[in-house]
Amino acid sequence: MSADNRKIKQGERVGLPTKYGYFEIIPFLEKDSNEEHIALVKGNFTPNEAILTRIHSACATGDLFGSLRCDCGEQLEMALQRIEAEGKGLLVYLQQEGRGIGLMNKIKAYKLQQEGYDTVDANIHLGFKPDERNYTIGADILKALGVCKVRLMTNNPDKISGMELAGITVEERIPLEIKQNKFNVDYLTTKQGRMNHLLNHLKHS
Ligand SMILES: Nc1nc2c(ncn2[C@@H]2O[C@H](COP(=O)(O)OP(=O)(O)OP(=O)(O)O)[C@@H](O)[C@H]2O)c(=O)[nH]1
Ligand SMILES: [Zn+2]
Repeated sequence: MSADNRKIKQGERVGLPTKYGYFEIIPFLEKDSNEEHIALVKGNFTPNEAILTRIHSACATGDLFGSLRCDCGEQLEMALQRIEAEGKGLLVYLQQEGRGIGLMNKIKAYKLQQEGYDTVDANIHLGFKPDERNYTIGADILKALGVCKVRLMTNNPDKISGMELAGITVEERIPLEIKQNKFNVDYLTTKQGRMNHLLNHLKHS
């Protein structure tokens, strides 16, 4: 099935040299929301191959500005470096800022965190679930690229089950743990303790 028959419209595919290596970029338009998601592809995929994949949720603070409050920016870099090292893989950049609550609300949540709420309770206080994401669009993008089986770079068990629920086989989980720092240790501790993230190297302060 072509991508245009689903909830997404696939854009052109062009080469994108980056500081991490050579990729191809393909934009995808989510028709209902008008959100533009991005796929970065390296190499040629053969049918039924388990592709090294990162499904990355947008984080303007971490990805663009190098914020140390979260692990997003470094995870993004690490994922691209790993794909480059293996010579083949896929990164899908989903516009799911703030775990799906948007930047305005994420920054409100940050303000609440300064008042003592953790990342889960801040979301709940604002009237949201701890995590508002779903992975249907991510899975649709994979299917449009002919990928139905992945080796997924993530520490989040909900992301694995979300992708499987959406019809993608997760053959292997590849940890994507960054070094903790004094600004993100509470955030990572909450992800581990309240969201079941698999953070095996985390040392509690
Ligand atoms: N609502 C909210 N979102 C946040 C906060 N900090 C980071 N985010 C968002 O969280 C998303 C990333 O989710 P994480 O839970 O850090 O990690 P993950 O993608 O589920 O798991 P990994 O695959 O292991 O990276 C991005 O969209 C960030 O913008 C926060 O304090 N509150
Ligand atoms: Zn982040």
